[in-house]
Amino acid sequence: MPDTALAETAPAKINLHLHVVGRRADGYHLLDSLAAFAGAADALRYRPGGPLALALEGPEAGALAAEPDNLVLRAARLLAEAAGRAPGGTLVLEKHLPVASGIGGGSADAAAALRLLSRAWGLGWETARLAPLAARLGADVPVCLDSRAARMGGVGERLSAAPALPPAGLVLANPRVPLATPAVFRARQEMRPGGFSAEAALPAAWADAGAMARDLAACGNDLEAPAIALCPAVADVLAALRALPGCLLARMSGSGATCFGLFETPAAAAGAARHLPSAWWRWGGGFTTGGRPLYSAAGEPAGA
Ligand SMILES: C[C@@](CO)(OP(=O)(O)O)[C@H](O)COP(=O)(O)OP(=O)(O)OC[C@H]1O[C@@H](n2ccc(N)nc2=O)[C@H](O)[C@@H]1O
Ligand SMILES: Nc1ncnc2c1ncn2[C@@H]1O[C@H](COP(=O)(O)OP(=O)(O)O)[C@@H](O)[C@H]1O
Repeated sequence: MPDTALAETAPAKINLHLHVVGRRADGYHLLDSLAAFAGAADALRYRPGGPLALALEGPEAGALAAEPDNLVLRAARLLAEAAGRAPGGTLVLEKHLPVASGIGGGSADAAAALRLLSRAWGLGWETARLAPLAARLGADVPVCLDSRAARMGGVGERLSAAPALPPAGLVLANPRVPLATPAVFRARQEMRPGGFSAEAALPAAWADAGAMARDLAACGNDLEAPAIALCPAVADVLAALRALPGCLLARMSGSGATCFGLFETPAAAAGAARHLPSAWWRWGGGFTTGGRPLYSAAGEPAGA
């Protein structure tokens, strides 16, 4: 049994909508996005002793074998430097989330490393103290620190309250084509130079998945069309999700190529995911907050 004090989950981030609302002088894009977290996750463990090292395992580990500077190690070095200590110990990353796929797996791993090492090294640093380090590691890392649904502004670092999520299910599907985030932002710039969207209008809470899907349908993901131009398989994934019985809304997450479908309950989503092509990466379940399920498989509040 792993020592849970030395283990963390790194849940997938889903951008339920993503509007590009402007561009900074340095080229980074200003975003308005509702980010939520799924039950699909990587796992990170820590073994003290020895110099800093990373061991990779799990079904998606192969995609990272050639990665020269894993985000988990960058997070460890940055935290050690900020804390004025030497980095050390072995991080074991169990990789389940497809790499470069718009669900922030690397960002979630980096945030998990900050949380885990803050405990393991006896620093006890909370989110507020880790946030500036997170922002230096990537635009998506701050929201992954707490891994709870949040509205993202700025380039991703400005976080505010999200609408309360209803019992809803989520199918994730990826055609197994990696998409590099900078290439997708560049393609958007070429397709819509200077064209920006307004911020989305969202309520404080949704009573059910149907109401959530109706409001989200009035928003979009501004990176979806450029991602399809670079990777036409995204359109196939969206069509397959929309054809699943019970799918209320289908959209791409982040810069792709992973797409999500929204369902009434986690159980409905888990059942629907099995109908997608087995050559794709696919997952069905529910939303999580801080790594714990929000609702049971049948859609009852978790813990009720
Ligand atoms: C698009 C989003 C939406 O949540 O998700 P993913 O598709 O990566 O999951 C994020 O903004 C990605 O965040 P992250 O993957 O951490 O990006 P970073 O490493 O900071 O930046 C990678 C590159 O993406 C572009 N970039 C990123 C964020 C942003 N707000 N504007 C940008 O233009 C820049 O070209 C930057 O060099
Ligand atoms: N632990 C990690 N997991 C995934 N990608 C990583 C990791 N460390 C470094 N990377 C690099 O970060 C890039 C973006 O990864 P990822 O977070 O999976 O993309 P996205 O945010 O689009 O889902 C990858 O192409 C990879 O080169």
